[in-house]
Amino acid sequence: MPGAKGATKLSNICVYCGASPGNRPEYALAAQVLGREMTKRNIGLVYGGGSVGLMGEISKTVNGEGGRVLGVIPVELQPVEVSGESVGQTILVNDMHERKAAMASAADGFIAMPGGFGTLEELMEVVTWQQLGFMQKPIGLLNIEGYYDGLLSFVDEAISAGFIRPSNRSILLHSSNPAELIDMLQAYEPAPSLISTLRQESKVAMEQSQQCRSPKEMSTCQLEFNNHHSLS
Ligand SMILES: CC(C)=CCNc1ncnc2c1ncn2[C@@H]1O[C@H](COP(=O)(O)O)[C@@H](O)[C@H]1O
Repeated sequence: MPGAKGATKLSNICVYCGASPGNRPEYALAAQVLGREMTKRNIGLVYGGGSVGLMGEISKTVNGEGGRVLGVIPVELQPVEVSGESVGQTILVNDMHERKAAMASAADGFIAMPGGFGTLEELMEVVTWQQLGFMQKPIGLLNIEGYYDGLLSFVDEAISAGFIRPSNRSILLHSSNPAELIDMLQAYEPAPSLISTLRQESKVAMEQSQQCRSPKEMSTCQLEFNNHHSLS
């Protein structure tokens, strides 16, 4: 939806991408085009730190164009032999959980470029948060050379099979064109969260539910469960 009126202000985009370059030159080229487009629009980059693979391509491009770069890297991955030199600002964290939380909170939107398990894991985490309503930030796939066609077909299959709600398909925006994808992120209007939808559907007030909500209630529930378990 190029030129669409922006509903979301994007100061920083978190880009998830491969720690490998992939075996087609189009992937690295797309990382450079995306990095230039973000900088042109004064959108900073949040990424996983280091300079390996596509992560290196995009961070060096944004840095070279004079844009803002924030890398978030766990101490264990920081050594240059593991992840290469970082450019821009780097935050060191203790583990992958802290890293993902810091990346997500520093960004106003997310783009997944081609990548492997690491990229998929990071992507699916924010998709899940969005679906449940813990987060309302746009998420897009930069579908270079049809890299994500298989994932998009899988989502359709999961919808047909009744595991993903049709209204949640729109959580995953997608385009092969970086400028168009950023436009889509800016125009994004969040779908109703699953939590609020479920509450409406069931018409059961949360106050009346038997679920544990606070850590204190949680430990009481845990105790009850353990007692019950040891008695039976
Ligand atoms: C131990 C090892 C192979 C290190 C390579 N160097 C790395 N340096 C920094 N982040 C990384 C590295 N490897 C994977 N990641 C993380 O996993 C994601 C990419 O994994 P993948 O290539 O899609 O699956 C990145 O977004 C990053 O968060």
